[in-house]
Amino acid sequence: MGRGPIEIPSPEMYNIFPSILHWLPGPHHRIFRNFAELRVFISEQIQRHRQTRQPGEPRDFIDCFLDQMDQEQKDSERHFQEETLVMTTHNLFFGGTETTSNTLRYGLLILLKYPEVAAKVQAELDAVVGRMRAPSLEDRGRLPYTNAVLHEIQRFISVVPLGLPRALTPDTHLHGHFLPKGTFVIPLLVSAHRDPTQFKDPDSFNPRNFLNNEGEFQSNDAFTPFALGKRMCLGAGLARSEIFLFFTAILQRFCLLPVGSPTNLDLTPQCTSLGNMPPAFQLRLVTL
Ligand code: HEM
Repeated sequence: MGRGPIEIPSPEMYNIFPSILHWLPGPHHRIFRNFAELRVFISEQIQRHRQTRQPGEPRDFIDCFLDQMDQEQKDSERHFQEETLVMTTHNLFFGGTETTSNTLRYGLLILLKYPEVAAKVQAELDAVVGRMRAPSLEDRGRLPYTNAVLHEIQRFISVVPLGLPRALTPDTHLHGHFLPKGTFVIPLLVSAHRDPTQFKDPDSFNPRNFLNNEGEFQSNDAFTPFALGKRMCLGAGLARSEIFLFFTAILQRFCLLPVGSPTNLDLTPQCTSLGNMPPAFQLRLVTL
């Protein structure tokens, strides 16, 4: 058999045949081992919190959850249980690390490929923030070009191309199709980001997608890297702040230089299913 999907199982294969893949040998077992290790780590942290907490005086998410568990102790239909605490803590770790770090790595690669964009961001940072202090979140509104570049990076890479699976609560009609209650729906966020009716030349990287003719920042309803609605990304605000602060802090102080010619840099993602990851690349940072 060649290098087909059975030999190198992809996330799609796992979605379709979850139990079979547990039995097949292959590199995909590493993710299960890593998950099990993370689970042990989280259980140990919960134990440590139990030993050191003051009920009613939460220090963090785990303490808040334990407080809620105490309050629900006598409730026969309680939702705040140990297993839920382990998994929600796990989700915060998992959802909050790879997503943001992949966006940063991908963004740096894009700026290597388009040095003229990086130079314009640096000129704006120099004019608005200067070099005597670090950029802060209050500066975001005064940095329209930088803000547009960061939005365009998120649109262009669609680091999470699909939203999480959701189930319909009522029967629904959508564009002439009947979808009964309970139907699983997986929104294709990437399709909104590459919609030519919403973005000019959507397969190219162009910060003008988020600027009006006067050079002011302009949002777009089709920009949905964090999905939409009540269950949209819980960490969207934190992620946006992290992305802004990391990029601006780096670009304020360093010039990004590729190893080799920028024209040879390939922006094709390494994995397109659960997450778009940038290909491996080398980067030189030279003090400005
Ligand atoms: C660039 C960074 C990030 C991106 C692109 C991103 C994207 C997403 C997307 C698309 C969803 C699915 C929402 C849906 O289908 O309705 C999601 C869910 C979620 N994200 Fe993020 N995320 C990012 C960073 C973070 C961070 C920093 C955290 C937490 C510290 C986080 C925590 C979560 C959680 C807990 C959910 C599940 C929400 C729920 O089901 O109610 N994410 N994220």
